[in-house]
Amino acid sequence: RRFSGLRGQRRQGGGDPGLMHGKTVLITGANSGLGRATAAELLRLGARVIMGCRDRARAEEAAGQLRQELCQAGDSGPDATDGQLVVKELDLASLRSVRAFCQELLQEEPRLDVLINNAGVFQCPYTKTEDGFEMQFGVNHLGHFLLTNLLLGLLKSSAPSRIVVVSSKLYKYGDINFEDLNSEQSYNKSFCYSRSKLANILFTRELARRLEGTNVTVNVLHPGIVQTNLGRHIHIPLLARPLFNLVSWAFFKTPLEGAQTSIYLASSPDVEGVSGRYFGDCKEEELLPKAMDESVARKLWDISEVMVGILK
Ligand SMILES: NC(=O)C1=CN([C@@H]2O[C@H](COP(=O)(O)OP(=O)(O)OC[C@H]3O[C@@H](n4cnc5c(N)ncnc54)[C@H](OP(=O)(O)O)[C@@H]3O)[C@@H](O)[C@H]2O)C=CC1
Ligand SMILES: CC1=C(/C=C/C(C)=C/C=C/C(C)=C/C=O)C(C)(C)CCC1
Repeated sequence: RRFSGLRGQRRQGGGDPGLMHGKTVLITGANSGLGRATAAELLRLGARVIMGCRDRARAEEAAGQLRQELCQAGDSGPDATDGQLVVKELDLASLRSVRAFCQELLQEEPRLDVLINNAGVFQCPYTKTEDGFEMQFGVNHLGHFLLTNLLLGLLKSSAPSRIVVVSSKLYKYGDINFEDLNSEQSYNKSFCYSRSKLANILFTRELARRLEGTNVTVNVLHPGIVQTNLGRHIHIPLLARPLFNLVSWAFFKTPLEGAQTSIYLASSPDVEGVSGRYFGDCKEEELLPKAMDESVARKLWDISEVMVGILK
């Protein structure tokens, strides 16, 4: 990959700088990795970007760098600094934080054109969220489930609008065990990550069904394997780290490469009106049958509503 000359390229055509002018985009986990690269590119395309991040210091640091890159690139007008890039605190491991975030956003924002459910945690030690959910299921699925539901009204009034969900190829190794969604009986960190990523896909398909006719589309993607901070909980012996770093440098995508499908689904006219689909490298891909099971998707939706306290 590294030497094939294909790395680091913006998507063909790269999108013209005005493509996202006048549009507001919310990206969760936008201070790091894929979310940060997605924010940078959508800013370059003229979008107004809201970064929904759990750590204000890290978010402000990333925002400062993004503003600097934007000005240096000369890709944007004078408002590159004020108003075009907004940092707001959002901890997906706390339903209280999600509700407070949405209440503030709905008071302040007249429109929301794109929601990118990007944030994620990967193979962390067994911990629970503030509300008692297994951390990976809580952050990767349930926090985004509540966030999306609370913002649906604004997305509908801003239609045509889009929701983009970042999943993973590793969904293939997960299944939804309704008897132990919080892994209290046994915890396997890899399996729980895969379960949360399968939940992302089932959520997308059920949401697409419920959004038919609203002009709000929702699609899900996998970014490939990308050099980001996601692997922070993987313990690598110190002496092996240089080798791992070399392997990731040679074979993993850069964040900009990994972010291309998120950017594509958020901005490309090619997918206007497309909903409920699974993408990789900016192309639609097939899903395994377990990710297309409508009854499991509906049951997961109903249980998720109860878990996050959405009253019918
Ligand atoms: N990297 C890869 O190879 C792959 C990544 N993905 C997916 O890509 C997405 C982005 O991850 P990636 O960029 O790789 O990893 P990073 O760890 O670089 O970024 C993850 C982002 O999610 C944020 N986050 C974590 N927990 C919470 C929380 N409780 N509330 C709010 N934000 C939170 C992180 O914030 P903070 O900086 O404060 O920790 C960070 O901004 C994830 O959904 C991941 O599952 C899918 C397939 C492969
Ligand atoms: C890059 C890298 C690491 C590995 C990260 C990995 C292997 C992340 C894999 C993420 C996947 C596969 C997510 C799928 O959804 C280490 C071990 C932290 C060492 C330092 C460099």
